[in-house]
Amino acid sequence: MTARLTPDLCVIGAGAAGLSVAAAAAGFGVPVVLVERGRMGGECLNTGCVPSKALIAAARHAHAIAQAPRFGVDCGPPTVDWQTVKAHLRGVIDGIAPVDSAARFAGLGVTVIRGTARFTGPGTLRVDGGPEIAARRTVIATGAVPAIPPIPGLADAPVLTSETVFELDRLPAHLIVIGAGAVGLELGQAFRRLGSAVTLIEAGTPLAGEDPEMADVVLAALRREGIALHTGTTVTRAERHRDGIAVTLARGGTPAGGATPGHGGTLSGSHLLVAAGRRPDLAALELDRAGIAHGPDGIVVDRGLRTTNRRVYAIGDAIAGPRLTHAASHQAGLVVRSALFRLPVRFDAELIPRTVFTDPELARIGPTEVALRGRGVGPRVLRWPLHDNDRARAERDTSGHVKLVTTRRGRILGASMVGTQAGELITTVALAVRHRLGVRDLAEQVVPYPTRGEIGKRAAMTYYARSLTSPAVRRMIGWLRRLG
Ligand SMILES: Cc1cc2nc3c(=O)[nH]c(=O)nc-3n(C[C@H](O)[C@H](O)[C@H](O)COP(=O)(O)OP(=O)(O)OC[C@H]3O[C@@H](n4cnc5c(N)ncnc54)[C@H](O)[C@@H]3O)c2cc1C
Ligand SMILES: NC(=O)c1ccc[n+]([C@@H]2O[C@H](COP(=O)([O-])OP(=O)(O)OC[C@H]3O[C@@H](n4cnc5c(N)ncnc54)[C@H](O)[C@@H]3O)[C@@H](O)[C@H]2O)c1
Repeated sequence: MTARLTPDLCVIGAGAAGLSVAAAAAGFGVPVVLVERGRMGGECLNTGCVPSKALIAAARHAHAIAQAPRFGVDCGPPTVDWQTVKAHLRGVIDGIAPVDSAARFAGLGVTVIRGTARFTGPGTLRVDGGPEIAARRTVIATGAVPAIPPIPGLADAPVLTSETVFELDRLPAHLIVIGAGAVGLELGQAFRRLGSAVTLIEAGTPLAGEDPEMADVVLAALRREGIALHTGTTVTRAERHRDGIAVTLARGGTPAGGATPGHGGTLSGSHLLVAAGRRPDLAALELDRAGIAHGPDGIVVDRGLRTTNRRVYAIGDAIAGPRLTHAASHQAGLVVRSALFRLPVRFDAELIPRTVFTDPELARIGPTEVALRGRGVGPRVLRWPLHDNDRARAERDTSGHVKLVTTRRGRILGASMVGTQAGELITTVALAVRHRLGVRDLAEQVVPYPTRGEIGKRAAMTYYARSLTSPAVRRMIGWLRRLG
């Protein structure tokens, strides 16, 4: 291997963020070096979005079978073969893996180097045992790892994280989950539907950044399915137990409205999953040698995603902000525009839609009503419930609603949706928010009947409800009637 490489672009990390930068830059014919120390595809493909959504799909089938008698279809209680579920997960990952593979990227003209990258100076880095790389621009896309809270005994206990839970030998009899964020809720519901008992322990409020009114719909659904949810509760000790693991609980903080109150005592389970957030793992990069500032929440970047070293960008889970695959690939596009075309770019986290893939799903774009009120903005709030949607009624699946937040003049600032396929439905509103459209644009859409997509339009139409009964409008109609 050459002792020194001088590409235009060096990308560290071949996850969603790094692969998107490398593919786009290579597409423009730019010399790119891509360094990856682990599996190509990073977290999303191997231990994140892909296996979790494949697991959720399996669980949805089990749930549908259990619900089928309501529709006059009965094939008995579902049985779950965990090894076949795992084979399904593996099959989905293997099907997508070629798109993220070193072979594909080599074919695109990217030089892929396997190993750990570390900076040796402001403009240079080295891959262990490999060449020195002096790139015109560098993009750090090194992701994050599961955060393990400093709970006494946890380090010595058999703990699962998102990196290991999909490899379990058997379905957990009782899965205890620390953390009721996206990972805890999605995986908790999936394992419950596949037959495990599930207990979620949340120190604060589940889905804290979401609209509480929407989050409550999700949490109520999970409880109805038999998940035990302890909020405002912390784990003070964890230890190996004869048949699994035991945790000591303590009240801490205030339980969220409607939640089971936090309680003390101990709880035993067959498995313990830690889903308490993620933290960037930056030690190996030796960022200080390159003058790149960083903190506990990641590498410090400006709105254009540049680090404190102007020739180095950082994107994806390695920086603070929405830690989502589509946020990472959007940031990748911005960096390519900035690094290759020297165009000014600005990352706006509020334009990133997000979906929690529970059933019902919770999806959002833009700020919540609570966040807007906290900024002193008094938005108009427009709602439409799924129980007034004919498709949802036909499917006997009417839990949830849409909530649009607009300016007084009707410009759409954001939306939250809870219900089946909310993640699909949010895309229309995301387009509206991005292009600063108004309720009129949504209200004038022609939407196929019967679809759940009608709820966005119906919510937007409520903006005009008052004008239907306004005396001025009535007078105008009366006046026009006289014209014949
Ligand atoms: C269970 C779970 C489910 C999820 N579901 C969703 C979802 O449905 N939708 C969604 O949008 N997001 C989801 N996410 C989040 C999503 O997976 C991440 O936001 C995304 O994968 C981050 O991509 P990244 O490229 O920034 O980081 P990563 O994918 O972590 O890639 C970073 C890569 O850098 C490599 N690396 C690190 N340090 C070095 C070094 N010094 N030298 C060389 N290589 C290095 C690592 O090996 C890794 O491969 C989920 C996460 C989890 C855990
Ligand atoms: N659908 C999706 O887009 C999706 C799905 C899964 C994960 N993700 C991403 O992956 C990342 C990790 O997800 P996550 O759910 O692990 O993190 P998270 O930050 O979303 O949630 C972690 C939860 O754990 C709680 N917690 C932290 N320490 C605790 C402790 N000691 N005891 C009890 N509770 C504790 C927090 O209060 C929080 O509610 C997030 O950035 C998320 O956006 C996204």
